[in-house]
Amino acid sequence: MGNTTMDDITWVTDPWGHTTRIIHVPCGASRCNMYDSRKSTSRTGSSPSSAQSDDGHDQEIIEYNNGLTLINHFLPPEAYHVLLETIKEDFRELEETKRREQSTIPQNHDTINPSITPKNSQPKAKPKLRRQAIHYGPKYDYTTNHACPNSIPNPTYIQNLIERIKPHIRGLDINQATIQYYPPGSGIPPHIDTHSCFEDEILSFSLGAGVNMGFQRGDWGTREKMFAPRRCAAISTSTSNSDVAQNTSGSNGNATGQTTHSSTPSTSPKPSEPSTYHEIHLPPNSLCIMSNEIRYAWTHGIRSRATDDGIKRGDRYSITFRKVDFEGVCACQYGVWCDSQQGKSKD
Ligand SMILES: O=C(O)CCC(=O)C(=O)O
Ligand SMILES: [Fe+2]
Repeated sequence: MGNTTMDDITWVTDPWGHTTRIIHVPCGASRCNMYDSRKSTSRTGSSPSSAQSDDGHDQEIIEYNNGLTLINHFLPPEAYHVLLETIKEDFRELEETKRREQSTIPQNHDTINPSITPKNSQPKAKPKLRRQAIHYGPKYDYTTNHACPNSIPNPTYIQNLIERIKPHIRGLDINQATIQYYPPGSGIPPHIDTHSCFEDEILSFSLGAGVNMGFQRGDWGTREKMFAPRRCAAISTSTSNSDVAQNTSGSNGNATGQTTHSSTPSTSPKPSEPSTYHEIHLPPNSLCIMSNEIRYAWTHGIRSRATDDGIKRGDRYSITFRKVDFEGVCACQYGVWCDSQQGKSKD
């Protein structure tokens, strides 16, 4: 069992120190695990070769001391563009289904007859665009804080991507994929994906526009928010495989199938302690793998804002991959944020 008091936690020194290497992925080799490590650099990083040839493509792998790995140029460009179009099509279909469902709901006469709109009424503020999610594989149930079955399995194109990911994970048997659409300006509140029901690494593949993801070491405030009674129950009722996710910065809610949230940033550090908040840019066609300290003891989230480093945000899509374990019990070294070790995993 791990540490259940903050003072007992041993944090890695220099969490954002990293090594960078380039590996060459031969054409068609991703699925048969034939990787050829071509170059290795240390700490300072290096630019990946942009040369593309019939022989395959280069990935840039950045490994941070805290357990975060970022793989840039993950897919060959052609495969990446096909995947992006497939996902856009999934969301177009989702919109179409919603539109059809809406059109069968009887309209309130008042809302469609402008002649009876009260005089002097203010024009309604444009609704904020919200993050949307499509779920494949087991879902997270916010009433039990645990995973529940979902009859919609991973489609083939997701399964193919999982095959390409396998060489980068330590045998994690991914059985859940959550595809999310982030309209420009939207985000996801900081959270630690619940320990007990998701095994080991949590992965996120980015498509469309890049975005900055913020990371912050967990603290006591994070823990309090994580284990506040039934904070997510109100958004747990959907049984379909799609949801509009909660998107209020600092809210505890999230419909992507996980999690435990805190406000942004999670809590103020004591006056003598500098904030550990740190942002990493996730470019399109990058795979972000969270393991060890960053997975179990740091929050991750995306702030709702229009720009990152002065660059306007665009439409972003992500696919979160996880291994759901219905009977999971976590024995990590970060007991402060661990639902199993805090006796919070099941009611
Ligand atoms: O969109 C992302 O890259 C991350 C999403 C996430 O953190 C989650 O689904 O738990
Ligand atoms: Fe997450």
